[in-house]
Amino acid sequence: MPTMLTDVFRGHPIHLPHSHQPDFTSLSELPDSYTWTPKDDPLLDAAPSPPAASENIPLIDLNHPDAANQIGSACRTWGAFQIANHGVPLELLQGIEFLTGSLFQLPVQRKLKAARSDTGFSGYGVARISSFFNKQMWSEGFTITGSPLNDFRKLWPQHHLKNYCDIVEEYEEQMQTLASKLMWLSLTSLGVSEEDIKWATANPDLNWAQSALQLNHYPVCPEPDRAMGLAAHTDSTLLTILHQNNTAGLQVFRDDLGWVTVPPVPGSLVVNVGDLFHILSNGLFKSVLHRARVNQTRSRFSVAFLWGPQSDIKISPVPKLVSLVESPLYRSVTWTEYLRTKATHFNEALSMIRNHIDE
Ligand SMILES: C=C1C[C@]23C[C@@]1(O)CC[C@H]2[C@@]12CCC[C@@](C)(C(=O)O1)[C@H]2[C@@H]3C(=O)O
Ligand SMILES: O=C(O)CCC(=O)C(=O)O
Ligand SMILES: [Fe+2]
Repeated sequence: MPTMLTDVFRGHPIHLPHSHQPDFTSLSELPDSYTWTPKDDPLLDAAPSPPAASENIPLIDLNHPDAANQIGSACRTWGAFQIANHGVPLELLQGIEFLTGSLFQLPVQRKLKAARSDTGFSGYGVARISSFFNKQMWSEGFTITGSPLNDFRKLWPQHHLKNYCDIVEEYEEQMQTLASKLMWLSLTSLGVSEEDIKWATANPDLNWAQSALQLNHYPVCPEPDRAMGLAAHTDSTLLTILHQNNTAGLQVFRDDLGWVTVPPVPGSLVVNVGDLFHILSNGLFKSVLHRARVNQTRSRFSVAFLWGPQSDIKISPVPKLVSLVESPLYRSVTWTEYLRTKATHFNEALSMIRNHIDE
């Protein structure tokens, strides 16, 4: 039996130093523990000079006949793109947004009843990456994998549960199908076919994949320019599909441009390449560094669908993408191994599994 995501941190506790949420609404000034300076994050103010405001991640119409190549190109240059005509019903996007809003609106004491434990995977808490930073992030999160029933029971009375669980399950199903489609479109653009990756059948059955949902809330902030919603990170996934409400905050990093804000486009979804897809593509696809900023007047919600392979699957560069004269850039790794490496080494995780070729 492969390790399920629920068991990834069992025996590998992640102790978060500031796991107590303040009541954000009661703070009219930014406390020092939430004030970020370039000392806390060297890329904090990285910006282009002069600003190249017109550059942005592409918005790709999945019905376009050239969608595969457009996606491939976005994965190579940005590691991120937005999609329209993705087939996920608008009511479902509205449903998951409503659920997310209702969850974070609950009193802190209620949310803490479903707090994520040090060895647990699901539940309420601060961002898992908090322990790598001296300052606290202006956000709260809720992680779900599989059925949310056990956690939702701690939050809501019986009569809400079926409706909320149905929304999550339907959302997970739709996202699975979409994620697989996107993976195959991008691989096709590299000339990689099902023959080349036996474990990742394009079959919609998808029992080789698993996923988590990360609900994020970034409350209104008295001094947004000095606060950080979610610090710069890459995702450990193959792909992440993000729904954001109609409030900007997500930014992606490009070496030549600095931080670029991803504008919310109603009804569209943001997709980003994660570390495992970077490995699989032998470094051709960029695992994009991203972060979330906060806002002085509008609270922001996002729902990240984090998608990867079952834990007995070893991910390594597709042989077709490795030149005959060179070794693969990375050694093979399972998602479980990678999540644990990431939990202890954070943004160094990728370089830790890189093959270093002796000269
Ligand atoms: C499957 C996972 C990816 C994730 C860690 C997690 O166990 C569940 C939450 C995910 C998330 C979301 C916010 C950013 C991130 C780096 C984090 O701390 O928790 C990602 C993790 C990841 O992709 O490594
Ligand atoms: O809220 C956002 O825009 C980003 C969320 C994110 O990066 C994550 O959950 O991994
Ligand atoms: Fe992320």
